[in-house]
Amino acid sequence: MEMVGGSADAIPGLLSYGWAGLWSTLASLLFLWSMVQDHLPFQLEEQLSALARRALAAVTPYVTITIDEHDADSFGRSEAYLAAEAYLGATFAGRASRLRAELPGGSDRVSLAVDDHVEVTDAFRGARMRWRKTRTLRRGNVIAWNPREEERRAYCLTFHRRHRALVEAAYLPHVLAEGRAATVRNRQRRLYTNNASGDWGGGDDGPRAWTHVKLEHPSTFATLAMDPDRKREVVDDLDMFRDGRDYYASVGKAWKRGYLLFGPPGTGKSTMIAAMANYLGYDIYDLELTAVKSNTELRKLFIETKSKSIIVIEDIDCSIDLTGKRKKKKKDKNDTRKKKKKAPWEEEDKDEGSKVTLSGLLNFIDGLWSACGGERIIVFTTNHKDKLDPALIRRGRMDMHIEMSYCCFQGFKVLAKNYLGVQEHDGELFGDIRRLLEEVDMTPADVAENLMPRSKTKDADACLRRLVKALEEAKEAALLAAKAKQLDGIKDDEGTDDEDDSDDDGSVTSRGHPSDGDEKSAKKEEM
Ligand SMILES: Nc1ncnc2c1ncn2[C@@H]1O[C@H](COP(=O)(O)OP(=O)(O)OP(=O)(O)O)[C@@H](O)[C@H]1O
Ligand SMILES: [Mg+2]
Repeated sequence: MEMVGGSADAIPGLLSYGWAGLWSTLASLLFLWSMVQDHLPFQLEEQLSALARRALAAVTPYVTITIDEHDADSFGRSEAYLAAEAYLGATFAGRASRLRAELPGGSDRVSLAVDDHVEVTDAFRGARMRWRKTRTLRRGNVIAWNPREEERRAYCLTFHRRHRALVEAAYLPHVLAEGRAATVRNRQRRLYTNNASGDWGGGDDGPRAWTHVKLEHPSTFATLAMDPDRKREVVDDLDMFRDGRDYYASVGKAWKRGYLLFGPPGTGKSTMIAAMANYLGYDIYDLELTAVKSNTELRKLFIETKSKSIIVIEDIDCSIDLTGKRKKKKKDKNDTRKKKKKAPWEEEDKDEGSKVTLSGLLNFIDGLWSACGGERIIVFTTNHKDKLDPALIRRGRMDMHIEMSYCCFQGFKVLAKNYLGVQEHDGELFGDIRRLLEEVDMTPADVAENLMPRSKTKDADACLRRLVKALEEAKEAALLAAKAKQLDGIKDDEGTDDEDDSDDDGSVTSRGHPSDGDEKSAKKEEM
């Protein structure tokens, strides 16, 4: 009001009267409109605005598509909305006049989005696309649990109607794909673990079967100690998988791949999973099978995983009774008498504990549901490959079997470079280490521990000498163990054959794969 009065003094009377009249008319109209809005029934107002939109559509050649923040039938935010937001953020971060910065939960990176009510224009194959983010208060008797739900937020895309086919067939898919890619680039990767089924209560985004933390494991293929050729094979396989969307579709296969990592403790199975996730930029879902009560729960967990993820079941042989049915039958026979004596409530208790079965797990890996969403990797780890049911690890389920074995010289070189920054030519001790690693089995975890400097003044030679000493001690211990076994064998006639075999395998000259021998003989027995 003051501003209007002050300007009236400075300009001629008639004009000042005209401006003042205009302002007061406008003010009255606005006041009247707000009165009408307050007293007009909500439904009537909706009808009036629909009528106005139709009238406008009849005279304007432009079409508007609205992408709402929430889908009608889902708890979470609409995927199309999130993709549009990411697309516009990525495309206009350097161009829009007003941007909004957000720090998504648990992320270190600020994400930029075009601010509310700012209009930006995109060009696509010669067509102009205008985008605007709108934010309106919901009217009517809506009671929202979440205060944010009282607002309706949406992205409006406006274009000339002659571009309708182009928008539907090409532009919207382009926005969706680019938006998803930007989301993946910007997101903080996550490490999920499944909640116990009792804790699946609804959160803001619906039921929560998984909890997550930031995925911050620093392991990469460059720091992973293993045979370089095997490493190359794994990396090539991952590349093929990541870029294989069309290939998988063309051969009619669900876009997923299974890896079985097996080997003794401390050989880098978990480290390899982290390296895979970092290489591909995927999330990890660490599935604790023992917390899953039934096959149905297992399926629900699977459905709630997102694509571009690695689902991991560690120590699979310990997580599930893989020979369930056979064992159960035998047990049932033995327990018949005991069962009869049991009270009914005890029986019920027993039945209630219906756990995940082998068939449930097989369905999880390659049943019909396993195809939903696509682009998922499933990894099992085990210390005892021979204990696993062949059905579980056949090709198609676990497509690639990767042995993580004792440290070889090539692996040692990677560790020496990582931990001490030394290359082969830098140290004379390398020759001794090469010879000893060929003679004795030591896990990369133990090699790494011996190489780890014990003070800030990195004395590489001291660390290498410590490793040589540890290897020599291990060699001596292995020799003693072999001798002790030989003596036992002489004493015990029955076990002679077996022990002779194990003497061969366990001798210090069998580098790398003592379990190989066991596994191979087990396989032969099976055949
Ligand atoms: N191949 C390797 N390359 C680099 N570091 C390794 C390797 N193997 C083991 N390590 C080191 O040893 C530690 C233990 O390794 P990791 O947990 O990956 O072994 P694992 O095979 O998963 O063992 P487990 O069977 O007991 O789960 C890692 O934190 C890592 O520092
Ligand atoms: Mg592990």
